[in-house]
Amino acid sequence: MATPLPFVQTLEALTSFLPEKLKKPRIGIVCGSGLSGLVESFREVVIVPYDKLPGFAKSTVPGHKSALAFGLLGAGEGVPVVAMLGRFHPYEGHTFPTVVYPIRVMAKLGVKNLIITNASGSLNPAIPVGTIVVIQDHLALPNLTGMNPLLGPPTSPNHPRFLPLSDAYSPSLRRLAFLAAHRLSLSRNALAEGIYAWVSGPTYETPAEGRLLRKGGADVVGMSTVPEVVAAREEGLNVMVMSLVTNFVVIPDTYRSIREEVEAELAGKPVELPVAHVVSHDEVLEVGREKAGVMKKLVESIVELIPTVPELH
Ligand SMILES: O=P(O)(O)O[C@@H]1C[C@H](O)[C@@H](CO)O1
Ligand code: HPA
Repeated sequence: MATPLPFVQTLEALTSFLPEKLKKPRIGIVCGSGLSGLVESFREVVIVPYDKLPGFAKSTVPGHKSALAFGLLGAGEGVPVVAMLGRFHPYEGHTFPTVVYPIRVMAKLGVKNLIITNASGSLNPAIPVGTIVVIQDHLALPNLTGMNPLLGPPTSPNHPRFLPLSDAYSPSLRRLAFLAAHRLSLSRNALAEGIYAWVSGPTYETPAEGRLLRKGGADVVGMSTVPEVVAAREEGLNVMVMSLVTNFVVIPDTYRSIREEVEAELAGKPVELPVAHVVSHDEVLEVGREKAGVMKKLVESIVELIPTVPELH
């Protein structure tokens, strides 16, 4: 029997920390690796550490804090929003109910629209490092092979047993990303559209794995987000995802042949060894820092635009 989730206690704790005007955020934001600086645009901020909230775990990944930030975002009076400064990944050892617990809490607070950000590796040569990819769809091998976040008894009797995901990424919200980019006079290349492959991590992909995902139609790959999207859709939220490309996944057309190198060496021919790029989380965080400003402006602009779209109310 699964342990019941402590929603009542979490909501009571939150109520005790928040002033009236921040108690009912309408928009939720998830800050990806190195992107917690999104909160710098918030006004009247209240930061609630995860360790003050029953049911919340601690994020153990560098570049992820462990707190919810409540505040007002955007011009004029501002829109009440809540942001996760740090997320939970299954590879940290967190269970799926824990990974998606903050999303379910956001839904219970009244959030209707969720903007998720993450860092990812590019599988598509036309999508360079630094691009922000507005996600159209996902390819989640774990979901198809027994690591689906909704395995087990439903969290609520109101949730459908069989959740459709053909419309997971809201066209209305995605539209706002491109309108916001236009408002901010970003170059056309700053934003792309594409498909996110979710892998469990914590290993980065081998070239063969990268090639498989690319052949399967994915443009970028990452280790988060999909469980959050699935839970958010189950909770009835509109979802959009912006993925910051922090590195290329190495997918060579051919492998270097060690046999040929040895044969050349034995024949006394000079051998030039290729220098392969090896991805690191430091590199991921560095690109996150470089692009945090653009991501922050985009999120703020999208938040300002959401109230103008009737179907997002
Ligand atoms: O939490 P996100 O998806 O933004 O972070 C990515 C995936 C891994 O957690 C980490 C790998 O560098 O960055
Ligand atoms: N692979 C998986 N997750 C990632 C990557 C990557 O190359 N870059 C950032 N997160």
